[in-house]
Amino acid sequence: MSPAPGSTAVHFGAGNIGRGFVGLLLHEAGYDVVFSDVNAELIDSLAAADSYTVHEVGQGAQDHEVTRFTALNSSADPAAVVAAVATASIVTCAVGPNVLRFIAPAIAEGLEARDASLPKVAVLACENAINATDRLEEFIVAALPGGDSDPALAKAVFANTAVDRIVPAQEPGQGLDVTVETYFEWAIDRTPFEGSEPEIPGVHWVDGLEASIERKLFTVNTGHATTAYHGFLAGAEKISDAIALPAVREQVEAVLGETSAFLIAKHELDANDHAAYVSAIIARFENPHLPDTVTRVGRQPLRKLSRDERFVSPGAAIAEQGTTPEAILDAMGAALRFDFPEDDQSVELQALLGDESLTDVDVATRITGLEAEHPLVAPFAERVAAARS
Ligand SMILES: NC(=O)c1ccc[n+]([C@@H]2O[C@H](COP(=O)([O-])OP(=O)(O)OC[C@H]3O[C@@H](n4cnc5c(N)ncnc54)[C@H](O)[C@@H]3O)[C@@H](O)[C@H]2O)c1
Ligand SMILES: O=P(O)(O)OC[C@@H](O)[C@@H](O)[C@H](O)[C@H](O)CO
Repeated sequence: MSPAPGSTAVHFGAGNIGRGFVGLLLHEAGYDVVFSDVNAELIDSLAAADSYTVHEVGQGAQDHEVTRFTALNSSADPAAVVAAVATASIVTCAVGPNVLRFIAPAIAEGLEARDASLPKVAVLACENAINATDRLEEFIVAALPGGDSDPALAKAVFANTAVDRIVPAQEPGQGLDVTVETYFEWAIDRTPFEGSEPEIPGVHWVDGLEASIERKLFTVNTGHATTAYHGFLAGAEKISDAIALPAVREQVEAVLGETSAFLIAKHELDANDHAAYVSAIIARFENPHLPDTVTRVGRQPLRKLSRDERFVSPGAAIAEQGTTPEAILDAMGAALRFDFPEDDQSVELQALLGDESLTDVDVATRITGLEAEHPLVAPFAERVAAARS
């Protein structure tokens, strides 16, 4: 169903993917977008603006103007955010997986305040994480007085999604405008909607999200992070410079060889189609017009090295099948050497590596969340030892 005039979409996180992708597609779908963010300067700029431009770069690039948006500071005016959720048709977020817990209370309150006669609001978390909407829903349930039997939950449809568009950190001085690649993919699980999914042109509706999100996270993001960490060690600043280094490209191809075999077997993918998908992704990393950096893509290394993430999730599964995923382990070893003081998790990681009271296996299990006996731990502990020496 296309939205009635004046229908709103509340989007938490007016950052790169928020303005450059989710906000843009919701605007083009006909929604009035309400951006909610904790960054006062950003919200003030959005509130003062009538429009901003999404500039695509690369082959077939076009500019897109986004209008009819409003902006709310969720720290300064939480009541306004609750009121916006109470009447919205769609609630989306792109705040980072670790921030879901902080936006959940406002959504819970908005659902409580929502008139039960209104159509259900679609809640879609657009984060790089497996089942991000399920995680958000768990935090919303925890914030509702009635927990998982609270009647407010019946006023929403929660659906997992996978978003793919490279949106680099923006150059200073370009205001609200966002530079993005031309490519995008937004997959949403249609099953929870039972036939009443909203019309959002550009969205790819799928039956169950597991294959889509694993294919995306363990190809785009595993490959991207491998490029970033090996590229950082080689002294590259831009992702396009990193992937141009033959030694880095070789590592990326080896890692994607490991994840490809895993994904093809697990999700019964067509091997030729998947090989074409991998090639297209490497070509996206090569885009020289995209000012993307190894430090943005490598950000938050502890999140990226955690249990359900882009390295350990496929790596652990491969190890459980009896094969040691050497290239994934080497990329994880490179991640350990991502020593970038501006990144809080890099600082935390370096402190963990420097803690002499911990054995290599202790460090390996703390980082990955795996048990010491897991077959991925011993080879990862060897990389920990190398990074500490
Ligand atoms: N940039 C990309 O290429 C890309 C692509 C696909 C998915 N993603 C995912 O999208 C999410 C956001 O990434 P990004 O690159 O846009 O990051 P970003 O830092 O540009 O944007 C995040 C925004 O969230 C805001 N925020 C933080 N805490 C908040 C809170 N409590 N309430 C409301 N807003 C809050 C920040 O102020 C910031 O504006 C991440 O999960 C990322 O993995 C990013
Ligand atoms: O956003 P992160 O930190 O999970 O990962 C960094 C990049 O790999 C990511 O933002 C990609 O640009 C994006 O996932 C492409 O769709």
